[in-house]
Amino acid sequence: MSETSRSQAHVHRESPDGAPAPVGTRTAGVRRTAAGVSELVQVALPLISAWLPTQRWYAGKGRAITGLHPVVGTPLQVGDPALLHLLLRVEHGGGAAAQGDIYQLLLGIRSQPPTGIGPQAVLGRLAGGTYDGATLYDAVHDPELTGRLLEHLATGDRFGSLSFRRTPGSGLPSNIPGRASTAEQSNSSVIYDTSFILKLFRRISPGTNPDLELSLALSRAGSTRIPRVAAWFESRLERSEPATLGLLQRYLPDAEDGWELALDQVARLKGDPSPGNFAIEAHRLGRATAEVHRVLARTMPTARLDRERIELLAGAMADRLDSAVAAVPGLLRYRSALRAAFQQLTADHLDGLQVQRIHGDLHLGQAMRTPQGWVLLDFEGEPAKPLAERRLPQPALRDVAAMLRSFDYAAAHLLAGAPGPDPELAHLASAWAARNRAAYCAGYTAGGGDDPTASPELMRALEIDKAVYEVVYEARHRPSWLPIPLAAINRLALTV
Ligand SMILES: Nc1ncnc2c1ncn2[C@@H]1O[C@H](COP(=O)(O)OP(=O)(O)O)[C@@H](O)[C@H]1O
Ligand SMILES: O=P(O)(O)O[C@H]1O[C@H](CO)[C@@H](O[C@H]2O[C@H](CO)[C@@H](O)[C@H](O)[C@H]2O)[C@H](O)[C@H]1O
Repeated sequence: MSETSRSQAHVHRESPDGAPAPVGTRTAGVRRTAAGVSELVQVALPLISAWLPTQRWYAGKGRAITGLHPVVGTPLQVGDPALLHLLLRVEHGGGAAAQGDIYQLLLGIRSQPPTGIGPQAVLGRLAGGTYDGATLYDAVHDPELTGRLLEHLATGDRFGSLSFRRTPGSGLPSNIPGRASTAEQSNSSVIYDTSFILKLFRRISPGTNPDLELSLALSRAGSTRIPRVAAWFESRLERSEPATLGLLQRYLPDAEDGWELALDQVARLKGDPSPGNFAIEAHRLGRATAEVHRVLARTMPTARLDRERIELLAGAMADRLDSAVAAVPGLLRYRSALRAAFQQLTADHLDGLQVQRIHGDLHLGQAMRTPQGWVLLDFEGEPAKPLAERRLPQPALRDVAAMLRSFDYAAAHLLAGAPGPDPELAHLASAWAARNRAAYCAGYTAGGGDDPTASPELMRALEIDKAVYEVVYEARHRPSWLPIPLAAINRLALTV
């Protein structure tokens, strides 16, 4: 726990937007000694190692844990309840081949478990140390303790290497208890009232998370296509650059999830001759995507790809396909057709193709319809890719291709739920997908984006690349959904 000793008693104030402020000191109730934190962590580790693999966001499922190493432990509150912020390296494998992931844990400790907390959130009873007999639990589910976190964000506190930073004019209240979000997600979120939502990133990499980086760039440019960034917090990990740990944004209380809206429409296709016109929404969503791309191209680095870099782009797609074939052998029979589609990129006079920062994992579930129009969420990129790769500029049409896949998913999801083959339903579903895909592309072009229909080879390669990612994602997380991207691969392999 190398950093722990510096995390006590000294609370540094940050001025708005993270500009350095004169360092002050106050105790803020954080008085536990470094030895106290070490002792607490040691007592907690057996409970943590049993609980971690049961969490949805834990990436090491199925691999034995060979080591648990605290990286930074910061007591944010002592007493009853106590709050411990912990960054923990989890190792798999032994010797030189050991691999590790760092996770963020927010641990609550109370003599009695908080009322209403579910069993999934309880790690167990501590045996030994200062808190002997107290309950250790996931503090994301404790409104009082998550309220404390909002206070730190509002005041811009600093504890050792843990810095809370707020954006100017964010008007952050304190004294609001937080409630854990129940949304299906890769991280954990806490909602404050109807005003703010704090995402706590669970798997932590050194460096700025693209979700913060891009949301901040869009917020600063005044874009209304994302929920405005109000604050964030970060920490140094060992000797590397600060890692983003949490992102506080405006909450959209009246928003409807694009995926739910699409499923609702698709479900009413049969038997309802006029089940609403989602294509109008798809068109608007295309415009919103183009708007976001335009701001990102204006405010963040862009580049043009020469022939050599187009070959690298195609080569990376082929490499991802090969790894996917190794993981899901059912892909093998499509390999040569799909490789030929990637190869086509180098023959397609794409030299000079512009690349820029993009969303990176766009789908209907990341789009929220609000009374003011579509808003995009979660600019983290594909969670399976290393952070450095997710931050690379890409063709903007990669996001468009990803969203096209999502229309296909919504239609295929309906068919997957049907009791048996239903040719009429299959026809209706595929017409729904085609109509909405076309409307989305038209909206994207009308919004100032490059016309996707003018680059069919590029779009085909990008769609294949996404579907290959989805095959691996579904095989790993939702095997019963695997037929959805596999059907798309089958179709895309046949299209020339
Ligand atoms: N600003 C917001 N306003 C309302 N709901 C939100 C907001 N941000 C996220 N959500 C809800 O939380 C869900 C998960 O958010 P997301 O950023 O995708 O998390 P993760 O990266 O953990 O998957 C979203 O699908 C949405 O339902
Ligand atoms: O939302 P996340 O950032 O966690 O993204 C991952 O999970 C998505 C599913 O929740 C997954 O998206 C795939 O399934 C969607 C339907 O559930 C579909 O609309 C998308 O088109 C499809 O890619 C996403 O790929 C994954 O990274």
